Amino acid sequence: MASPSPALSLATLQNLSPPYFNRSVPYITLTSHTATAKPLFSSLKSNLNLRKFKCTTKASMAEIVTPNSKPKVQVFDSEEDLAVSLAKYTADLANKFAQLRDSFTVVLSGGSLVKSLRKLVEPPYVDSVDWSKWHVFWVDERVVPKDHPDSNYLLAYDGFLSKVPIPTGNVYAINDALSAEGAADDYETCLKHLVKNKIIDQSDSSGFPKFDLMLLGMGPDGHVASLFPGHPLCQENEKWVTFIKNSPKPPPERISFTFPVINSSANIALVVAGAGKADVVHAALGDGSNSDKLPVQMVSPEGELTWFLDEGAASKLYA
Ligand SMILES: O=C1O[C@H](COP(=O)(O)O)[C@@H](O)[C@H](O)[C@H]1O
Repeated sequence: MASPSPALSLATLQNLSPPYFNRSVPYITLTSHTATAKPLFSSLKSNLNLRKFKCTTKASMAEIVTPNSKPKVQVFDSEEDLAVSLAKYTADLANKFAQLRDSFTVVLSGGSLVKSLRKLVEPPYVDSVDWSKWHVFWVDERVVPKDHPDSNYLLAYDGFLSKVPIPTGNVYAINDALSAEGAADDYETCLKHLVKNKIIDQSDSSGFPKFDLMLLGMGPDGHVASLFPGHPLCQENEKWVTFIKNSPKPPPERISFTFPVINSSANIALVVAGAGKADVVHAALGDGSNSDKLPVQMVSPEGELTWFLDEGAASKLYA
């Protein structure tokens, strides 16, 4: 097939056959990563806004696959559509890993992420997922009692864990009786034990634990987990779990997975909703003109990185 010119009209684009567009899925996928597709991709970005992508049947989402297919960025019409797709994505991975390794290791964030998981505790997933295979961890936790309003565990318990039959022994909360330093060491010891017992996979290349799925949120300053912009903890490359006593966002004492652990993951979903985060999404995924890398820009897993954005969060991407 002849290479499409970068000046193609939308009507022509819709009639392209694979590999350019895969029309068997309910959204548009730019499937070719070859040099010939690059000008087409640039043209799409500059000439069409995301709404125009919705001309295909059932499209409520535009999917953009960047040339090296990393990261994959998915933009949804609404946070509701985002939550529906996130539930399917998570359930599909849970089924895949339960069959592959007889366990599914999933890492949660705190904050708004838990609300975006709400469709997972509804039919069909609440009944169809094999919750007995799930092992649940936290990418970061505030050093507060588990019943404290700032606790990421409490947030996840109220919004998710209390609604599904995951065995309590498979839910790995931090030890809230310890100091920040002690809790980080204790959590790292727990992870090492689970890697030894092959509950958690291990990366062949890095030697760090390799979680099946990390569900990451992002703060309006570009922080992920409890790794904040400009903080030396972003450079930690030996420890699995670290601690912070001067978090710029309260509460000040927290523990956090380090970037080598985050980046050894098999799958990472970066879930961001709301126009309040549009500037930082633009900085993270835009033209790369910001000189200092934001923590979110340091997320680069061995496996697959998929962004889940609602229209508000993506609103400055294609302006
Ligand atoms: O403090 C935290 O903030 C981030 C982002 O939270 P969000 O409410 O803006 O989505 C969260 O991912 C992290 O787990 C949490 O400890």
